[in-house]
Amino acid sequence: MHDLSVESAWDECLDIIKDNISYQKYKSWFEPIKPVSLQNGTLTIQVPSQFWYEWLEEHYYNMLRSTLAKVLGPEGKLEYSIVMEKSDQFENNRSVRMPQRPMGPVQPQETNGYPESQPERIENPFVIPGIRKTKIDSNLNTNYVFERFIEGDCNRLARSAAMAIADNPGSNSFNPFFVYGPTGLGKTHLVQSIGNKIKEKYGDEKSVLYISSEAFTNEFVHAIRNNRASEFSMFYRNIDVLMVDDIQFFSGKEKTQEEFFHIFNALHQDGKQIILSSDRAPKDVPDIEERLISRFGWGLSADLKMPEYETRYAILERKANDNGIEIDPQIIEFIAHNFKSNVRDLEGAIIKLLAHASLQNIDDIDLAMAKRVLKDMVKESNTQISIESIQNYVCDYFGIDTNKVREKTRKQEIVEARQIAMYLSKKFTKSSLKTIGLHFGGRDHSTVIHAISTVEERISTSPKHKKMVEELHQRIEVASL
Ligand SMILES: Nc1ncnc2c1ncn2[C@@H]1O[C@H](COP(=O)(O)OP(=O)(O)OP(=O)(O)O)[C@@H](O)[C@H]1O
Repeated sequence: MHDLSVESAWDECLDIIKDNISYQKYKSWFEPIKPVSLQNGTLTIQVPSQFWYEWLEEHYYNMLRSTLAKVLGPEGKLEYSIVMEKSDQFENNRSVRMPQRPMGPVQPQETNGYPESQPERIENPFVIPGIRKTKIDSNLNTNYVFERFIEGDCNRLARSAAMAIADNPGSNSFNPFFVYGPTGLGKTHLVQSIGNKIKEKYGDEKSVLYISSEAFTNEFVHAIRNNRASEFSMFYRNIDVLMVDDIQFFSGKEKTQEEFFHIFNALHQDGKQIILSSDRAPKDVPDIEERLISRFGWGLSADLKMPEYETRYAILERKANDNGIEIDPQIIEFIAHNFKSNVRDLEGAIIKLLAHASLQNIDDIDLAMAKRVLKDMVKESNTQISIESIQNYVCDYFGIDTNKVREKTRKQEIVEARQIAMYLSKKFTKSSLKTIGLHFGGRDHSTVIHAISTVEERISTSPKHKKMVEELHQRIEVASL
């Protein structure tokens, strides 16, 4: 072995490594490593996390071993020093020195310097603490199980596919499984039921993660800010069952989409299960890259519809039962007949009734009381109008094609129609500014705020505008009665 400084030894190693792996992998995994020391044939390198160390050992052990042998000779050894740089998500700034694993000839049955006792545990840098391959917090609500998800015509396909996936995650033709439908119809419940079932069946054998697309985006932004994009990516690539809820929030977020695209490919290629949900069918999610949309369609897409009367009745019975109460069938009929917009509202009706009864110390809820208490909710529930119909009314009024308000065009008449439709969407629906923006070609909430204040200002300064908006208001109001 010739006399080498630590830097030149590591540089020589890097030259060999570079020739053996892709540039991207080299940049992600080897460039950030710092050489620390070279003593008695042992090269110590500094890596930023335990996960990093494990990744190198798992994926590059053989390559590192032969590289070390070439640069340092057959007795050359590699030692890792894990130094985690401080970031606001870490509780402490800790430095852990890994027990060494010799890089010389390895006897397969020996542990060869692997730690006898576990190294000190290091917090995962991302939101979910405790990631170590299969041991992650899955983020699941244990109430969302198949047993509590009532079956009906409205959800039969989606529910059966979900159950098949839970039985055999990854090894089925429903990969990805894409479940979609309007708000409050049970997407999250169904998706999480798959996760809970897999946990029940496989325990820690399979790592399962449920995350909303918003949380995914936030984590990704945080990871980039802290130079941890590679770790972020590796974290997700290590998951066996990945569930991403409300994927429509990826609209317009190009970098997040790109990252998700790579994670998707890696997981899919490895036969890992991917489950996605959205408020609309894959092809209708706006501002999502074509290559992602086409991947969303690789497996099975199934929609959830509003449950028909009998299913609504069964859901109400079940919810009352879960709450440990008995409700007069007449009241259940009344609610099932009158709440037709989504399951969340059905639940809301039961909760309101119970709260009322308990506040007034009433043991027996009768139909008259139920009608009285739920009067406002019934009206609201039945008069809900969708953003799409508002867009139709407004565009009809202006004589323009409805698609135009969802496109990017900045033509004056389209901009005006779009702003009024946004304003009326806020007035007539319970949708958040974010959701409204999404329906208008994936615009963000500040655009919606701007639209609303522009319309308000015009109403107060121009009688012509005031009349126009009032007319539209009236048309929509009449239509929703
Ligand atoms: N078929 C069903 N059986 C029993 N409960 C249901 C059913 N469908 C929906 N629910 C209940 O309705 C509520 C709303 O469902 P969930 O949150 O899953 O809707 P979602 O489609 O994900 O809504 P969003 O798009 O707003 O996130 C939950 O409490 C869920 O348990």
